[in-house]
Amino acid sequence: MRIDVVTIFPGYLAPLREALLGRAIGSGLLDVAVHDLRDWTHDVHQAVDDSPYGGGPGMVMRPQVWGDALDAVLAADERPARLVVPTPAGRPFTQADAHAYAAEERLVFACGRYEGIDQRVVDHYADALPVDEISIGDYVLVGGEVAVLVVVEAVARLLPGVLGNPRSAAEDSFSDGLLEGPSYTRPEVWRDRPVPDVLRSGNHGAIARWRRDRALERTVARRPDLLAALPPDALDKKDRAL
Ligand SMILES: COC(=O)c1ccnc(N)c1
Repeated sequence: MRIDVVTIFPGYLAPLREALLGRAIGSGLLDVAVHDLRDWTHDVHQAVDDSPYGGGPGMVMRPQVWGDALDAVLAADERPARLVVPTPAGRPFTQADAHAYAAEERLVFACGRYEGIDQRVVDHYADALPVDEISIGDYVLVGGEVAVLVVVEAVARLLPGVLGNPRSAAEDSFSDGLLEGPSYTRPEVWRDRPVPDVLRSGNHGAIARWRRDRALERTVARRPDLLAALPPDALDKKDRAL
């Protein structure tokens, strides 16, 4: 998979080259190219924004600069790409999106700042390729770069060969529509708090049931919306008895 990121702060994307993602890049599972949007400005001030039509606070990123940048970046590789624009006004990014993106040959991220990117940029490219405006949560950031780090990590960890144990991705939160339950490791007792006996019983059926019950309890308590979204046959009789 190739990932391109266009931003006015390339340094913000440096963490992509650390740890797990750095190893994925080093092993050729992932190509990452970060581009400075200002490379496509032509004025002495390298202006990337301008005041909004209709008035209002803040500045809007100029369509000409984004058009020149995205034309150049998209043309740099023949693989079909999906353009992803992180924005607080976007559709919520979910684990299902992470799986869908992990199947893409190429993702191009446009990092907006200020009050966002002139809407005509998204409208223009949506005529030529898939464009997603996505949000990573109900809050506003200063720029889209941090959201790109979140999305790239959520996607890259799903690529075959990136995670040491592929079962980790198969069994993590949201994989079965529920939040993951609590986890424990040694010591057996820590500050007078023991590990639940069932987890040391060796009874794999009882352990699986216990884990499912704890996941259901946590989901009911913290994310009842996820339960409501489950398909009708997702919960068995034992689940409902909880
Ligand atoms: C500038 O981008 C944002 O503020 C942003 C992007 C994606 N998700 C959010 N919740 C905010």
